[in-house]
Amino acid sequence: MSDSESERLLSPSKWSKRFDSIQLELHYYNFVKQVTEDVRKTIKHKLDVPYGTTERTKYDVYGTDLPKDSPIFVFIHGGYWQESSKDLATVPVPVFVRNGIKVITVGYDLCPNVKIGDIITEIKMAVENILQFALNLGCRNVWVAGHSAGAHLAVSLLYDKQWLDEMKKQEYLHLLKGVVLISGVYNLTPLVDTSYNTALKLTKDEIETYSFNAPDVKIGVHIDRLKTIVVVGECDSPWFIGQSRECAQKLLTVVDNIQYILLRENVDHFDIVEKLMDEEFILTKTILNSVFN
Ligand SMILES: N[C@@H](CC(=O)c1ccccc1NC=O)C(=O)O
Repeated sequence: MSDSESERLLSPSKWSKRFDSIQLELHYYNFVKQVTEDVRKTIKHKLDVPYGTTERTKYDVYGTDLPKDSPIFVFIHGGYWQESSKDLATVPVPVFVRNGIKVITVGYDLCPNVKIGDIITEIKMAVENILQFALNLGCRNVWVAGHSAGAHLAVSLLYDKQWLDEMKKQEYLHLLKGVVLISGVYNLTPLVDTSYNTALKLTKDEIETYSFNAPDVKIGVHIDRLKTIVVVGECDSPWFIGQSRECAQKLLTVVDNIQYILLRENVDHFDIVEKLMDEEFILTKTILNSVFN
């Protein structure tokens, strides 16, 4: 595969039917920025709860006026571990809060300032902190979702036996009821042939350790009753679609309840998130239904 082919397959903005690549990224970032502006004017929230020691290891909680034991939906943003932020990850907030679910958007450090392994450690800290927060509130229904690179970070939790054992020991694990993996990247190998690797500087070891759909990836522990949703849009690149399918197959080794959805109607890598503003969007309905059933 030539460099330009890898670059194209790994650049979701080049596969949308809505705009060209540059316009689409501009549109997406304007859209999510506007949502955050509106959400922070209209929905009760608490910003910048620290879970680590750095500027970016903070999370925001939306729907702070909902009952203490309301379900919590944690959202981890994407951007190839090197762009975007929690401040651009509020799209699920309006519909989810309206339906009685608090939303937490997680910030994390970005490459090249840190390595992918450091980000995974941060996400584990964040989720542990959030599970403790949930337990204190009497909430027993926590969901963790991620988009794109954020889905990679979310799934990394499910293959980490040591972390899962620790969460079990602390009596947190049973609070985690579901995981939603939206248009994820799960195999890091082809990234080395793309411009994304300038910031990531992936080593062979990192690729092996953090590629979660490789057939020989260490099998995690079985997580009883955890629901998982793996979803991708038909206008994502064929590489991304293949990634999700492989991820779903691989996940069957650690969870019982898995739903794989290929969204039709020209859904692409970006409006798969934008449409979470729409209560009638099939993914919104699927998540809401799964959280409450
Ligand atoms: N330059 C990339 C941008 C990208 O992949 C992206 C942007 C925002 C949120 C998620 C993304 N993808 C993976 O994490 C593209 O061409 O689509």
